[in-house]
Amino acid sequence: MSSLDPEFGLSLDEALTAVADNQPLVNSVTNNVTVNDVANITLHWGGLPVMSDDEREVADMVAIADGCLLNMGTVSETGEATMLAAGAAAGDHDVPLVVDPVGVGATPTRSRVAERLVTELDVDVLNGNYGEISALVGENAEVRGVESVGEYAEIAATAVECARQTGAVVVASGETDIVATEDAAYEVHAGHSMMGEVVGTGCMLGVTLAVFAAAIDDPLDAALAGTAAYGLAGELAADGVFGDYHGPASYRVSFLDAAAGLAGEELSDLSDRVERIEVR
Ligand SMILES: Nc1ncnc2c1ncn2[C@@H]1O[C@H](COP(=O)(O)OP(=O)(O)O)[C@@H](O)[C@H]1O
Ligand SMILES: Cc1ncsc1CCOP(=O)(O)O
Ligand SMILES: [Mg+2]
Repeated sequence: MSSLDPEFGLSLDEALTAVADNQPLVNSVTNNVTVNDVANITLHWGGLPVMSDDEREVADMVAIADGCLLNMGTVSETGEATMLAAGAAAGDHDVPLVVDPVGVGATPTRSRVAERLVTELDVDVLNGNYGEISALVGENAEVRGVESVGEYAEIAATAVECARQTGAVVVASGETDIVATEDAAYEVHAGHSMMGEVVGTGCMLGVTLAVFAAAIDDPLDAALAGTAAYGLAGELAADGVFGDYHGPASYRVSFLDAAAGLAGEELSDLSDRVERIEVR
């Protein structure tokens, strides 16, 4: 058992086992840039992917799902309505909901859509890069397209503020991932710089959080374990454990293989990777 926090309820191995045992069906309403990677990593963790994104059907699919991801990477007008319908169905059926407000702050449209998602829906976990999370709470942020640019020295406090404003567990991704609730913040020390060289690693983190939240009751436990597992997969891939790579394209393949094979590896205890930090 992790010595992390009294209320912290499970080890990394227990989290991976819960996913494999539950084989959660996760519906992703997501962007057309990384949709195939999002589907595949859902399967690699032990979940079942479905990408139902038509307004005529999505509420019925979410009703029978165990988890739901809304990723606004290429949000269209119909996509906005579909995400809201999917999120409302998740609330109606107590299906854990993860939102990735991709590119929020880059354009007024993205900021408006993101605001609707986090205010009109009951979001369990919110994941974005440092710039996106900062933009969401109205702080200075530079999001160029969908990439976070600039320095965010106070990102932990920003993530806590975001959790307070939205009621969600917030995962602010970057060189060091921050997981925050309205009254606690953790640094997750796992990952590798190669992950920042691949388009889709934020999107795949979002669906990873949806898979873990679908299999683990407490959203904070799910977010900490999912974020740590994800980073460890990134590290093992970078260490060549899942094959040599010669650049970001071949690294991406090793990373996907690492997610699929992580449960078979000797893993460090969560308390070695997750550190509670004080936030003013
Ligand atoms: N320099 C880095 N060092 C370690 N991990 C990183 C680095 N950059 C990104 N990551 C990891 O890659 C994943 C995606 O993060 P990020 O690039 O911030 O998201 P996005 O792709 O949405 O901008 C996260 O798990 C994050 O921890
Ligand atoms: C490049 C791009 N444009 C719209 S969605 C998308 C993919 C974003 O993926 P990630 O957030 O994982 O970098
Ligand atoms: Mg992203």
